[in-house]
Amino acid sequence: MYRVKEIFYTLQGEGSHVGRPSVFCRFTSCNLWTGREADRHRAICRFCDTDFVGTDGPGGGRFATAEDLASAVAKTWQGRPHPRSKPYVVCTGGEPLLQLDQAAVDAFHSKGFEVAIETNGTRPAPAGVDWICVSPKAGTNLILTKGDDLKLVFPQPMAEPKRFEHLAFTRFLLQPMDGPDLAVNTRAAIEYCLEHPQWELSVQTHKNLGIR
Ligand SMILES: C[S@@+](CC[C@H](N)C(=O)[O-])C[C@H]1O[C@@H](n2cnc3c(N)ncnc32)[C@H](O)[C@@H]1O
Ligand SMILES: Nc1nc2[nH]cc(C(=O)O)c2c(=O)[nH]1
Ligand code: SF4
Ligand SMILES: [Mg+2]
Repeated sequence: MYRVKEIFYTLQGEGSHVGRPSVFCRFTSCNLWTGREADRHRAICRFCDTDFVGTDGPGGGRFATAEDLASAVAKTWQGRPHPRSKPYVVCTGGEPLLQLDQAAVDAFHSKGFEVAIETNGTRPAPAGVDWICVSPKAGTNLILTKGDDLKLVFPQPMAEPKRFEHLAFTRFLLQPMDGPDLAVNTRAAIEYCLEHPQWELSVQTHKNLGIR
């Protein structure tokens, strides 16, 4: 059984695939926060910008099998077939690696999808995921230490960029922490990238574009 908050079609807003048409499959639940506002102050991850509680969002629900889940994702894709671009699903949450398993990855592949994940990196990934974006959180034990994008929300005291820059990722991105201090955080992230060019800026473009 897979529990999913919402499934929707939009453009990838962040990271190296920014602008890419994508189905987002947002799994319910996270191991670093209950998702309840009342618990935010005592959560391990306190800056989350996402509602991942329940299965009541657009396209959300409980899917009994991997085939059912992949069918719902395939039905949500709206792109026309083209020989040079595959349909693309971004598994996120909540924490997708609490639920995404080999059967789900295989089912997405069998529907012709490339499979990406956005993860906090505290759980192992099933084999065959095509694109791994890890976003480490202060105070957690990072076990996914290789992948494609290492996308660090910045600033996080106790999770400074230096701690991650030796890991086996293709790109190292700083994403300004959204919230009341977004403007200051953006300025600080720009300054950091300018001084440490291993790091590049990731802007959450969907928030400015007014898309999901
Ligand atoms: C909601 S999380 C879900 C996936 C996974 N749990 C994770 O943390 O990577 C999706 C992305 O949004 C980022 N994010 C969450 N809250 C944010 C905030 N306030 N400002 C900037 N990025 C944020 C996360 O770091 C992650 O890269
Ligand atoms: N457009 C858009 N791009 C995204 N990239 C990562 C997201 C996420 O919440 O994981 C996200 C999201 O919620 N919307
Ligand atoms: S780990 Fe990801 S989903 Fe969980 S609370 Fe943090 S940002 Fe939100
Ligand atoms: Mg988001």
